[in-house]
Amino acid sequence: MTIVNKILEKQLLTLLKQSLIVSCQPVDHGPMDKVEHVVAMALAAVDGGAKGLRIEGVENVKAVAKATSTPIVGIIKRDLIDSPVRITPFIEDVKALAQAGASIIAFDGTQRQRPVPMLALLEAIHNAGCIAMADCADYETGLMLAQHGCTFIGSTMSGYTDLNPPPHDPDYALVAHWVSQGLNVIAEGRYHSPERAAKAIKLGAFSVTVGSAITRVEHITKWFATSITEALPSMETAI
Ligand SMILES: CC(=O)N[C@H](C=O)[C@@H](O)[C@H](O)[C@H](O)COP(=O)(O)O
Repeated sequence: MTIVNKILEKQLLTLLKQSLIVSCQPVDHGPMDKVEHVVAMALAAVDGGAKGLRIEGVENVKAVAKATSTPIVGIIKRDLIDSPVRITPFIEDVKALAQAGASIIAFDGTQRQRPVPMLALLEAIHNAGCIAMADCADYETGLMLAQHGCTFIGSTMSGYTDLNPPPHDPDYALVAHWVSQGLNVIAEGRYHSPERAAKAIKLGAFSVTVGSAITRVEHITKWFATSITEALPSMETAI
């Protein structure tokens, strides 16, 4: 890391400590999947108290960076034919996100077949003058990446690296394990309620990223609709 990276890291560590990051990622190809909606969600999230924004795609990052100075965790998601890795798989993605205005760049931090090694992405993020976040799924890889200078370690991918449906709860144990080793942990993945987010902070997480529960209208609506449907048979029994 250069002195420039170090200064930025210090600023971000101050700004984001024990705070909420809102991921503004609409459902792919859904009615909200438009740059103007992403910008509106981002500004609304900032009004509500978000201290950071997680934004997918170069055009979205550019537009959000123009609209607010709130730090952006930038990612690019790709569906590759020969790799299950989706989040910021290429060095070109890192460069494009940095140019678009992301100050933090997140990349897939899992031990799966991938086009570019994790440490090469980490180096590229620092070379682009940004700070890195690894979206991890397991303890050892997160620890290794932190030891190689990755500033933020996220639990983002826990529960999403095999074909099983993800568990109901967030991976609190993974967050606590990394915290016990002094890592800057971003709790992410299934923090669907204020109580869950608060629990992560109480466990020592550096910050919490919330996505679906704030910015995916389709998901939130489905939770309510399903809950109502599931309540119906028991209501009939009650009558
Ligand atoms: C696994 C994966 O690809 N996660 C993605 C990472 O950017 C997003 O789809 C999630 O919405 C984000 O991590 C926030 O999580 P949640 O939506 O559960 O609050």
